[in-house]
Amino acid sequence: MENKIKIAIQTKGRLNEDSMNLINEAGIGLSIGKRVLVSTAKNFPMDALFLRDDDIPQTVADGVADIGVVGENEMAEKDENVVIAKRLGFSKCRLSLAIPKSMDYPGVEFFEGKKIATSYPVILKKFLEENNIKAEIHVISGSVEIAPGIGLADAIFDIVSSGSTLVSNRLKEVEVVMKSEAVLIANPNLSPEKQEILDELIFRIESVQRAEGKKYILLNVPNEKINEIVSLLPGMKAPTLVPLAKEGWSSMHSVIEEDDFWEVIGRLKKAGAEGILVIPIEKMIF
Ligand SMILES: Nc1ncnc2c1ncn2[C@@H]1O[C@H](COP(=O)(O)OP(=O)(O)OP(=O)(O)O)[C@@H](O)[C@H]1O
Ligand SMILES: O=P(O)(O)OC[C@H]1O[C@H](OP(=O)(O)OP(=O)(O)O)[C@H](O)[C@@H]1O
Ligand SMILES: [Mg+2]
Repeated sequence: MENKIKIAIQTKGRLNEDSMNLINEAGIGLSIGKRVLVSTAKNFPMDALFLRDDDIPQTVADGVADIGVVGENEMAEKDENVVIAKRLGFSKCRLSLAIPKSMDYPGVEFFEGKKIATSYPVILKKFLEENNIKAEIHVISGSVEIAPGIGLADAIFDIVSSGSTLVSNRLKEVEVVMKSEAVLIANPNLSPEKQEILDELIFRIESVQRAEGKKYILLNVPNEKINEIVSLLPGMKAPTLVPLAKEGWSSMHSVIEEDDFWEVIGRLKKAGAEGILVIPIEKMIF
C-alpha cells in the first residue's frame, strides 16, 4: 500500500484557484502545468489528479482518488458513497428554482405540469417528489438561465450566488432548495496510513481557516490604562504585555477580528493607545 494520498481537484473553473490556494497555504508545494493532469507534491505525501468537477465524487467513491474538493451541490447530485471530511467555506452558492419575473408565484404548486431546465436533475427530482409535484425535467449542461427566454422551459433550477445572472435573464428566485459551499470529500474506507495523512491535511487547513479574518495587533499603552485597554481586546487568551524602555508604558500584543477592526482601533486610541501596528496572520495553531 502506497503511503501517499491522492486528491482530486477541478482542472479549471470556479473551484480550481481556491483549491490550489488552500493546498499551498497548508504549506504543500503543488503546481499545475497547462496540460499536466497529474502532479506530485514536493514536500507532502500527496499526488493531485486534475478532473472536471462532475467526475470528482465518483473518482473518490471508487478509490481512484482518496479525497477531493467539490461543491456540495455536485456531491449531492452525484449521490456517491463519499463523506465530507471538511467544509471549506469558499464557493458559497445555493441551488434555486427561478421563474420569469413577470409571472405570479403562488407557491411550489406553480411547478405542477411545468417544464424545468437544469443541470441538477437528481436534486430537483428529489425536491419535486418531496413536494408531490409532477413536472418535466429538461437537462441542459450550461447556460440554464436562458432556457425560459428562448422557449425551452417554463422555469429553471440552477446555481445562484449574487443573483445577477437571474436579473439579466429577467428571472426571479422563488425557492431555495439547497445551500452549498466547497467541501473536502473523502472515500469512507481509507487505510489508516491515508487517514493519518488526511488528518494532517485537515489540521493544516484548520490552522489556515482559523487565521482568516483575524489580525495581529501591537500597541503601546500607558500602564495606568492597561486594564481599560485589555477589556477592549478579547484576544486569544489574555493579551501579551511587555514593559517598554519608556517609563510607565507597556507594549501589548493581541489578536482582533478584521470585521471589528476600525471600531476597536477607534476605541483603543480614545483610551490612550499609541503606535498601533496591525499585521496579517498566516496560521493559528492552538
Ligand atoms: N456564481 C457562483 N458563486 C459561487 N460558487 C459557484 C458559482 N457558480 C458555481 N459555483 C460553485 O463552483 C462549482 C464549480 O463551478 P463551475 O462553474 O466551475 O463548474 P463547471 O462548469 O461544472 O466546471 P467543470 O468544467 O469542471 O465541469 C459549482 O458546482 C458550485 O459549487
Ligand atoms: O448569481 P450569480 O452571481 O450571477 O451566479 C450564478 C451563475 O454562476 C454560475 O455560472 P458561471 O458564471 O460559472 O458561468 P457558466 O456556468 O456559464 O460557466 C452559475 O451557473 C450561474 O449561472
Ligand atoms: Mg461540471
